[in-house]
Amino acid sequence: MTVNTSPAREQRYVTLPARPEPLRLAIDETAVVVVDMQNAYASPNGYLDLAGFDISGAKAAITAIQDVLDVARGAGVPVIFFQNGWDADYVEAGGPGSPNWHKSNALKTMRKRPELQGKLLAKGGWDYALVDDLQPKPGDIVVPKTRYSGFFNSQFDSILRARGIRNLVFCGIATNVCVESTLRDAFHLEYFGVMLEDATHQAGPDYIQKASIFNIETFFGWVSSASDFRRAFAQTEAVPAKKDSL
Ligand SMILES: NC(=O)N/C=C\C(=O)O
Repeated sequence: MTVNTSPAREQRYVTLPARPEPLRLAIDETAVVVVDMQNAYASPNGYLDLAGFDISGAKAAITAIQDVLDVARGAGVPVIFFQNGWDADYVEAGGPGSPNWHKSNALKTMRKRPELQGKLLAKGGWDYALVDDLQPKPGDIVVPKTRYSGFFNSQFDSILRARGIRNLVFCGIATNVCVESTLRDAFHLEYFGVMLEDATHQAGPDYIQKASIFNIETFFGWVSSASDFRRAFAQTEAVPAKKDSL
């Protein structure tokens, strides 16, 4: 038996312009992570909108992410979607013994407006669904999650380790909550995290987007853009894996 620890092919690299410095990435050790591009976060009448957050930047983020995913799929870079939410009875959300019950603005909004009970972030509902413009394609991976960080109580880390992924390119909503939480956990688990700033949108005022960008480029990872991702990855060709040789 050959243990497949690394693909039997020459490593392909790109240099991604980024702050605070460009990143040289092994393409076969890189994945694109699309955080929570659900109606809840990106559509009018979804949870964030109903809870009073400004989602006007979501459309531009969707367009940028579409472009990133086209390039990623063309280059053979795995695409991983997170989908945030809970079972229809909200058992996974935790009860009053969980900080999530107290801090989740979705749960708080439903407590304030009982007519919304059962609608926000409930599996199987419209709010939980990924937006129509960013539907997974064959080969993409969808990872459900129940807390802000995609690493927590999910299959994410196992999926990455089984594929030898070391570099994570983040886009999605919200920059300052689930994107930043997951990128921070990635740092602590020895993954290299880079966020494409124009393919994200924040939950809160503009300054919070800037604060996240500062945090990421100063402490936890790197910041780049969708157009730089396109320029860096568009020239690469997907190479079929060769048969292992002994
Ligand atoms: N996807 C996110 O960043 N979510 C932010 C807030 C929430 O889920 O309540």
